[in-house]
Amino acid sequence: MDVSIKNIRKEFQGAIALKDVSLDIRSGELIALLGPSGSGKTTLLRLIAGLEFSTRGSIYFGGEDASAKSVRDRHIGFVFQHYALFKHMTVFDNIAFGLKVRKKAVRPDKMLIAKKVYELLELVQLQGLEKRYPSQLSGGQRQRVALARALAIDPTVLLLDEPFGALDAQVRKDLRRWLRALHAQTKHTTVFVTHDQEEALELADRVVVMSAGAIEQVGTPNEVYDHPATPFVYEFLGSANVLPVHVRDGHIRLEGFETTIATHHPNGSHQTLVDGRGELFVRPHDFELCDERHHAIPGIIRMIRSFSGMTRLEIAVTGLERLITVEMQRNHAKESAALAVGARILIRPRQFGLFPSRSDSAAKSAEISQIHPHLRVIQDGAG
Ligand SMILES: Nc1ncnc2c1ncn2[C@@H]1O[C@H](COP(=O)(O)OP(=O)(O)OP(=O)(O)O)[C@@H](O)[C@H]1O
Repeated sequence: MDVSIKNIRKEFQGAIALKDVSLDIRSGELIALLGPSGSGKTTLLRLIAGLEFSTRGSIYFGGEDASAKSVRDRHIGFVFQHYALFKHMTVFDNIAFGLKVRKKAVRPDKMLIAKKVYELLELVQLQGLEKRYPSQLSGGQRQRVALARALAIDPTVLLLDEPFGALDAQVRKDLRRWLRALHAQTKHTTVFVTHDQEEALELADRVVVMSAGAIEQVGTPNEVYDHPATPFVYEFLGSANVLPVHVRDGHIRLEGFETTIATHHPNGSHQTLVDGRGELFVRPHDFELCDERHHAIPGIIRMIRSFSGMTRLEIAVTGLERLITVEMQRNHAKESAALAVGARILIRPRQFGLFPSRSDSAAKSAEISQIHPHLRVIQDGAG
């Protein structure tokens, strides 16, 4: 079922938890709400569920305004981080619960309920454990029972709040893959909350990056990682070097250098850049070494480290307080004989994001980068 969130604002005793959030979730999609603590992820999930009601705005389920509907009427399946299974009930009874408590008129008979429970046990790969009690299961098994229980009612939407948050790293990874496969099979519209970037990028069809009660960007894992729309997304998803620059007449000039980096827009047209102070965001692996000074940034290698097939360089650049981090494939680095601590090298960003300087006025810049996400540019391949 499609879920459409329109201009939702949520205040708690005057404090704003969600500012003006709009989001369209397509039927069958697996969506991750990703953001730091307090960014509003759980509040948004609880609003979709009907556990919380918005101060302003509406929520539509399949085109129908569901804003005033109760949890039960929205027909939602839930799994929480510490999902309390009924301790005194067996796995079978826990999974059957949602069907058994239905009103008589719509309650399936005993045989049908048992059939459904056995199907679900197979789906979550817990066949043979139906007579156990929750205390006799591992944490990962308990979460799979919780998921089977949520799926038993054939929910319109499945909501997962940090479902694997309490489990150890390896179990988490296994369950992540398992959930991805399960979703491919059942195709329930699913929204899950996480503050784990890797989990969101690995699992979701689309990632909703949230910060301070607002959506920063919505996109596929590749879109949000490779083409962040805001400085926040650049820094929250992976690491980035931030270089202070001046933009003038369509050229980007690094402070303290005459070096300019010509730019053109990904669609081939020349980009009109706002003149003034800016910040250039470059991921460590988006730098390349080069031989020509033209359009290059000169620096001195301060540190070299190789691990897991990668070589990481820390490079000092005159005029920049912080070292620039550059990462490349180790065999690529080996080809370059000049790599040694103290050596002078030239680097060039292959891809970068450009945003108005936040230090001019943090609030104003944040506003500008939201309004003008098209300021992102790709370096001219001609160099
Ligand atoms: N019932 C409540 N009463 C008052 N303030 C609340 C309530 N629930 C949430 N908030 C506030 O709303 C903001 C968003 O909280 P929310 O739980 O949605 O964030 P989150 O992104 O899910 O964080 P976390 O990852 O820590 O769970 C926070 O500032 C929080 O303190």
